[in-house]
Amino acid sequence: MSQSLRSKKATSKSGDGVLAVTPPEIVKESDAPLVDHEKIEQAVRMILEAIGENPDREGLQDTPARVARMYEEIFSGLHRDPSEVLSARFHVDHNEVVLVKDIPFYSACEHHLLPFFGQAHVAYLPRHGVVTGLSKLARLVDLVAKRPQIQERMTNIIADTLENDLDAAGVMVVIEAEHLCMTMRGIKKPGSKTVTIASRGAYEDPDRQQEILRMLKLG
Ligand SMILES: Nc1nc2c(ncn2[C@@H]2O[C@H](COP(=O)(O)OP(=O)(O)OP(=O)(O)O)[C@@H](O)[C@H]2O)c(=O)[nH]1
Ligand SMILES: [Zn+2]
Repeated sequence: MSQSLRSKKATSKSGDGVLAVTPPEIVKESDAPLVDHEKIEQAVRMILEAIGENPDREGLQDTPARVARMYEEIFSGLHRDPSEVLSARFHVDHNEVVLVKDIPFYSACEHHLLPFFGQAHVAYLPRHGVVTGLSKLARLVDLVAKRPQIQERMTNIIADTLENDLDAAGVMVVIEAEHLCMTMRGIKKPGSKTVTIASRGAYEDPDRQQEILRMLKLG
């Protein structure tokens, strides 16, 4: 299965013979499904056998197919480019911070494939009064969350996308999450939370960081 996306540049000839170049579009490498359901089903069947279960018993017969559909849903962000969600731009002449806080998310830790979940807080400082839609910040969090990963990488990808694609003058992303691999198994510390921060541009300044942390009541 190929996860890669490539950029295709379309060209066409107009009436006067001038070659026009249309904007690049993201196309799939092939028409094969992005998630291989058959492979997941075989794997889940093998795991059930390996733990001593009978995958043919009534309650488990449909489980491999259910898990395949679930993986397609919860890992759907693997095959998408985060910058696609920042398409809405408005010029509002607002150059102060925009913060959307308490965005709930569910992701999966890449070490154990168990959920980690919590709240993301996304702040940015517009450049030249250009902002994006508020919902797009939550869409960005959702897209990036739907991948197997570690929390630090999730935090950094969200910050980098806002800095590079929105051309924000500053970005600060704070994520607070509970990792089930730390609470329901292993070290078993229910209630423990992991906080990660990624700051870019103007928010690399500690005073500005404090401003956001105060708004989040974390400072
Ligand atoms: N830095 C970081 N670590 C994570 C994240 N999610 C899970 N982990 C850690 O990944 C580590 C994997 O450690 P290993 O020793 O390879 O695996 P393990 O034997 O299952 O470890 P334990 O969880 O300590 O039982 C654990 O310490 C997890 O707590 C994350 O988002 N960021
Ligand atoms: Zn884990």
